[in-house]
Amino acid sequence: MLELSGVDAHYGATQVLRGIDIQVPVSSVVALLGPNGAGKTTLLRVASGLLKPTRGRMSIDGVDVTGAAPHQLVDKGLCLVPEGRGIFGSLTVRENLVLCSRRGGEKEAIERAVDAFPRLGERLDQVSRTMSGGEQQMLALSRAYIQRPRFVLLDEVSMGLAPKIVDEIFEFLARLAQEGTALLLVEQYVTRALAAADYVYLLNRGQVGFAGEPSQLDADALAEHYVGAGQ
Ligand SMILES: Nc1ncnc2c1ncn2[C@@H]1O[C@H](COP(=O)(O)OP(=O)(O)OP(=O)(O)O)[C@@H](O)[C@H]1O
Repeated sequence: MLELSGVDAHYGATQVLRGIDIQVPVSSVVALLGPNGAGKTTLLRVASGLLKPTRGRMSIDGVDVTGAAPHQLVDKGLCLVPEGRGIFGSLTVRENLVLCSRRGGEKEAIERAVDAFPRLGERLDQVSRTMSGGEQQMLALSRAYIQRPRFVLLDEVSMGLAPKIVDEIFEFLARLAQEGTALLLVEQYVTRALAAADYVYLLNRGQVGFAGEPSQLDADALAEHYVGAGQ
């Protein structure tokens, strides 16, 4: 389990997260929702070690990892798929996959990626920035997948993609969770996130405003969190 307790985070003097308590159990899909500027991306940055919390604690399976560097968290099985995807646009699909595979494991890594998203198999030698947005997102997800992570943090994976592609991506995420990976999903597409999630946190102005199962969150409560955010 990945756990953040009592986490505060700042950018300079500005406090962005306040007393965040979040748990991401193994094999679960946890959705992190909330209006623009609520602090969702910042929370993923803290959880992946890119931003140090100013207060609070983070642990993986009960082991304290507060303040650990990103590569140390990667070693512990954590993987971030950032907004904007984090792929190397000037490299081919194959090169992008090889770069995140183990030495000697390149062939297996490519096979695993193509198994997850067959259409990548038709595009292995294509320069990745020339692919469609959906294909680039598939490449980003398969880069995470071939590393067999235990926890995947996903920032807005459905952003700007056609509904059919989003379906395919959410099917893949469900499969990832079934295989035992825990997912922390930041998503603007609320309905889809709620359909996929076992547990939901709603962030509002840097605080957790709601934590519970999707079925506990009715339309009124959702509207209150989004509209009441004072944007
Ligand atoms: N590098 C930064 N320096 C200073 N302030 C920042 C920085 N990054 C984000 N912020 C501020 O922190 C707050 C939270 O931003 P964050 O990106 O975490 O929100 P979010 O919930 O992910 O929003 P969105 O849904 O719009 O992506 C915002 O007020 C934002 O302006």
